[in-house]
Amino acid sequence: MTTMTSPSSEASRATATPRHATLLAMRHVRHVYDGAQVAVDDVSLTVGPGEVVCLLGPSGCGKTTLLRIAAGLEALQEGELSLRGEPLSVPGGRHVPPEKRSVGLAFQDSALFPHLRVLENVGFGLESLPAGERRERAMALLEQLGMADYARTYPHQLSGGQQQRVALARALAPAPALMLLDEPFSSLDARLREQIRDDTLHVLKRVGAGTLLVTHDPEEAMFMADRIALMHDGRIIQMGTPRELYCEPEDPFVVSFFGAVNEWSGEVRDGRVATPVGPVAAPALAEGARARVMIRPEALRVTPVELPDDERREEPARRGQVIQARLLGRSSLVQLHARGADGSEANLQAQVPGVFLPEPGQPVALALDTSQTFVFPAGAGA
Ligand SMILES: Nc1ncnc2c1ncn2[C@@H]1O[C@H](COP(=O)(O)OP(=O)(O)OP(=O)(O)O)[C@@H](O)[C@H]1O
Repeated sequence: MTTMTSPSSEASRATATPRHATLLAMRHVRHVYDGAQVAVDDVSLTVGPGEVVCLLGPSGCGKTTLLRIAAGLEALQEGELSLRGEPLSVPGGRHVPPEKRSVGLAFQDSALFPHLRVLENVGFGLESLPAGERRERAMALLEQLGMADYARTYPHQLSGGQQQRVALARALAPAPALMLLDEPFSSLDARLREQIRDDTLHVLKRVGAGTLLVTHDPEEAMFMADRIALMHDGRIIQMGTPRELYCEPEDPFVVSFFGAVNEWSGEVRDGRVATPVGPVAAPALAEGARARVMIRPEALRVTPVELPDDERREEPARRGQVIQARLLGRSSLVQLHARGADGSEANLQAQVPGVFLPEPGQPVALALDTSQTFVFPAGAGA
């Protein structure tokens, strides 16, 4: 579905945005369906002018509900919601309807008007502009999204990906202050998705629209977002830049949401936790505390060694043996059996850039990139 609001000129937006460092603000928003199903629970977030914020999380965590509240498609039950400092909705009170919010919406199932050609679809929300200007603006957006050649085509003659581009152009046409995008690329195949999200990001940044984008795909969020809000069970578990979430996760859920990890639990001894690939520092945990260690597959450095040399030179704590290796494309996934100095044994996975396919049984030396190794108190997390 795509909804448009009355056009606001680029000039008026340019003068309006500097007065408010925050474009969209949601504070302590809570939403309950049917009086029982808590979909959003005490969520606060902001989107700045020109900023792309991704709502990321597993199915059912409340992303779409939050987006629909921002759009005005769902009433605000509890909390605060404002655009450029002006309340959009007051629980049980004033509610600015979607078409008056200066927001552009593009949802996964965005339907174009079947009886209108592509150019007319994109120009639909610009009826207040003179025909020439409307046409010019719609064409400019179609060009930016690589769809200018289809201006006179009807929607049913377009592929799904082409229709999504047109839907995005239509949502962007009135130059909304805020774009709300719900899984806009999810029905596309992998290569087309990459292309369209790249084009979309360029257009969003060029027009300077603040954007709240829903996705369940961590890679998409990393690519698109200036900041990511990672959600679980209606709550934001962590909000920050892609680098902060990936490199400074505050919760085990954040680590595991970005991909499979090797995990161990153990006790803190002398400020460290023993693992089959060597001790890991646990400075934030008390001596004797139970700890959960999470090691990303790319944190393991794997070097084939000759067994006799290895036995003489390598620390036994850093030894392993290849079970099998698989080429994933840009990287290789190596399944290993590791044996710790304390006699502990474990199977683990290493992800190595490029083609790295050691034979099963190959002895290897293992080193650990501690920047991709995380320690949490046992039992912590969402
Ligand atoms: N109209 C509704 N009536 C009742 N419950 C609903 C309704 N819409 C959503 N829910 C429930 O609210 C919770 C959050 O749903 P929501 O669609 O916001 O999650 P989501 O993160 O967007 O999920 P997905 O990625 O699958 O779209 C879910 O448990 C869902 O079943």
